[in-house]
Amino acid sequence: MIRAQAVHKSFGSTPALDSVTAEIRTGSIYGLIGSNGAGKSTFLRILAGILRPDSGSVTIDDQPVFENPEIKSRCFMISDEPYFFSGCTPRDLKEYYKTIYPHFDEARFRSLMNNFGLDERRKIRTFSKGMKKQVSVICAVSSGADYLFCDETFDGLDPVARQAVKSLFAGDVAEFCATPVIASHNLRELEDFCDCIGLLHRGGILFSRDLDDMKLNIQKIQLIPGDIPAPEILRDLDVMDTQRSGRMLTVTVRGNRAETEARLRAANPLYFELLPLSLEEIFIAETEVNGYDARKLIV
Ligand SMILES: Nc1ncnc2c1ncn2[C@@H]1O[C@H](COP(=O)(O)OP(=O)(O)OP(=O)(O)O)[C@@H](O)[C@H]1O
Repeated sequence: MIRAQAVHKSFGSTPALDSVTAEIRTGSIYGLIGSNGAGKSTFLRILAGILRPDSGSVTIDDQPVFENPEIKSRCFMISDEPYFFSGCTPRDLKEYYKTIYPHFDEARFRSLMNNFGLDERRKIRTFSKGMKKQVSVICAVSSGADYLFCDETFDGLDPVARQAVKSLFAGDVAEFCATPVIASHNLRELEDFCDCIGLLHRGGILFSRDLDDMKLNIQKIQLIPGDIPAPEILRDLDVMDTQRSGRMLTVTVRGNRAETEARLRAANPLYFELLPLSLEEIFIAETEVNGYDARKLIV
């Protein structure tokens, strides 16, 4: 379990994180969403023990992360702009990581390099941006680290490589109980494979939820009232948003599907239907309740 408690971080007079508290379950895929400058990279670097927070604490499995080599050998950070030693090849990189990660899996490294069509002996500076990202991901999943901190890892990958990397992460979660934490400004990128999503806005976590809970506990209803007027039908529902088009109301409510449906049925409207919500619509509804416009916070 990763626990961040009231984490603050500023760079000189620039605030980056303001009292961020979050819990990330071991064995889950956690998506960290936020617009440019929201503090995602700073938060990941603090979680990985690369940066020290000004105040607050970060623990992994109840141990502090910063300057703790044992915990850090269980963490791997894939930076948004990976740095490679000058003139080094993937093979050199592998030798370097073997000195840091005691469980580095050389056979896996070799087989993944082969699967991705990358030459171990070629200088990394001659690789494209996407190929460099692939090398970083291969090192991360071969390192044997339990916690993978991934900063905009899908940026620059083509759709096939993107899917291959997602499968690698999902496989490691299932097989080794690994915990990838993936920062992205693109919600749609994370929607199909994260278990939990945290929304970071201006240095603070706005909310952090299990995706299944989010999807199960918000309903979108289309409704044409009958004899009972709409305000009366909706009175006992936890309404988050209402839009009207002619007689048709589109209403977003918090609550589980069965109870919502039972209440609507009891009111005997002319027509009603419960519609699936996209994660984007859920985010918009959730953040509006908090007084924000998610359309400006997410892509
Ligand atoms: N080394 C640094 N020196 C000064 N300010 C910094 C530094 N690193 C980050 N910041 C500032 O901290 C804030 C958060 O930056 P951060 O890189 O964590 O955001 P981000 O959410 O990762 O953004 P992006 O999506 O654009 O990568 C920004 O205001 C940024 O200017």
